[in-house]
Amino acid sequence: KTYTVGNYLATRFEQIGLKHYFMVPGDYNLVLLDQLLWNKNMQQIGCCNELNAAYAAEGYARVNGVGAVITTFNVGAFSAFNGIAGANAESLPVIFVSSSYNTNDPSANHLLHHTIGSHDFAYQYDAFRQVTCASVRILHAENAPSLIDHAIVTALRERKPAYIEIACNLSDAPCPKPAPFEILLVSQPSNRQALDAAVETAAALLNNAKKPLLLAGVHLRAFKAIDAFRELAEALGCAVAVMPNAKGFFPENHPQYIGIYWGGVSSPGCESIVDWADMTLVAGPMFTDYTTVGWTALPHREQMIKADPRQVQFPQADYTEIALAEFLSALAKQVRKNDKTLIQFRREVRKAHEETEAHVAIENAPLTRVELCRQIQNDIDEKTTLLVETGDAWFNGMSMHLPGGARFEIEMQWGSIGWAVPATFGYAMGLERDRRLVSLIGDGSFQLTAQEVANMIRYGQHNLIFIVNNRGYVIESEIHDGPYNYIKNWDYAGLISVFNAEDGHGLGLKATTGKELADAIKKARKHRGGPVLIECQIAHDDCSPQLLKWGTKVAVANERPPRQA
Ligand SMILES: C/C(NCc1cnc(C)nc1N)=C(/S)[C@H](O)COP(=O)(O)OP(=O)(O)O
Repeated sequence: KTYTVGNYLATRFEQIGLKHYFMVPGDYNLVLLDQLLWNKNMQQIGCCNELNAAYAAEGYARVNGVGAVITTFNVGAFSAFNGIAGANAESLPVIFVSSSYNTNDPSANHLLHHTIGSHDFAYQYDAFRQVTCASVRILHAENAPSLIDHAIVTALRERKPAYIEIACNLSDAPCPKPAPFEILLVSQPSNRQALDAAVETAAALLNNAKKPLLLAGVHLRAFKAIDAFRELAEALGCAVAVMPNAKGFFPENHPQYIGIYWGGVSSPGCESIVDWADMTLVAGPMFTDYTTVGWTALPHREQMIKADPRQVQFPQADYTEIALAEFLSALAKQVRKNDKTLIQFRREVRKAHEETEAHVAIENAPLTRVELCRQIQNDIDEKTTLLVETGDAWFNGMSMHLPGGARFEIEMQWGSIGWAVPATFGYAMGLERDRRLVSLIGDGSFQLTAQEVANMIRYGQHNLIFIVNNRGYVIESEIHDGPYNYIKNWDYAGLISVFNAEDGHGLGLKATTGKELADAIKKARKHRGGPVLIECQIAHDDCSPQLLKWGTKVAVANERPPRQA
């Protein structure tokens, strides 16, 4: 059998570890979808729209390492754009494939449907070049192998999305058989001299420090440095804090763990220890207005070693061409034990998350945020991934304790509401059979992409989704309120019967009191074969104290007046 361009792509998809890929059909991509179905080792998953398909591929990449989404030209692609740019922000390799026009059309001076009606057919490619690490257009079948391989290999190396545009009349064009994929996977080792020099400098700084501390950053997972970071932590024996979007990248039941460092909304006792340290090695951070709480929580450069994916920054020097995992694990062999920061933490807080156990609410009292969080905390076990949407869910999830083995997913860098439902769908598609997914989503965010719950029913995913119905956009209200922060209320639990009248594998429950919530969680735990939505009704102004504190500081940062010329 001769290969086709579509078969080539399907073979590469399987070789990079895809068992599923997401799509919405369109006349430009139907033949390509057939060519992909040729590979029976992968499942083609339809989504309600291309934005959801892109978010699903992003969620899938979180659990599977890489994701893929196929759309039709323009109308599909531009809907997916937000999800692909988000994958870039989150450092997730999502392969985005858009079918495009027939190669005979430009020379025939044709105008085409699904375009803005001009003779320029490159503007989609130009747009996606801005948000991907590699973007290619396949306009001749003989170029397909090298272009497809370039896009995929670059995405895997850079941990960023890549763009592949395939002319619709080339999807089944003959194409050489793919070479073995392994020969393409060139890792990027460090420059040996730079690595040695950086390790020597870092070891001297840490060994001469009186109060060294480690801080985990968001890029640890993307650049496969979680184990190396733990190796360094256990060699140094110091206190270990994590930044909010790195929650779960260092075990929260580890004896050296001291909590989330997030400025004024850090875990109890954590901020003072991080501020007290005289040398902090921060691994893979992104210091932004949100993670530094409006620039109020940024370690000083003269007391910081900032280890990024490909470079290490010291108080007086920058070393480049250094792979993060190699640097951390080489450094682990050169540091001496110093647990002063951990001892000091223990003087204040014996163990991270030792916060006062929230008291059980009066059974029939109106449900509160504190009671909701208390019950979700009790529902999280070592097999659970807790996925939180942008909203007060960030703060509610952040303060929950992860038992050993539990995982946490957040989209803090991109922060696009509506991400969580399709990301839950995509994440669950790639999740190990014996694990469970619990999502915490506000009513406002839920309204953007709610329809993807229907596909959770279609594929029998037993996800548990807590919809926190506080009647509107409370994060926005706390940052700066106005009439625009209030929305039409839905019967969220009732959606399940709308989505699955015929098969009944979903379950929609409402909780307005602590008792109703406890009963709903019990039912959810027993439910099989489909998702469970629990609509938790709480008061509009019942938000976390962390949100109030954080929102005020972020609002101040937003409202800085233009610098006077
Ligand atoms: C509107 C917006 N952000 C602005 C925004 C608007 N559009 C997109 C795509 N992404 C965004 N972050 C946000 S955080 C809402 O408060 C979310 O409301 P909800 O889901 O109900 O959560 P909370 O009530 O806990 O805030």
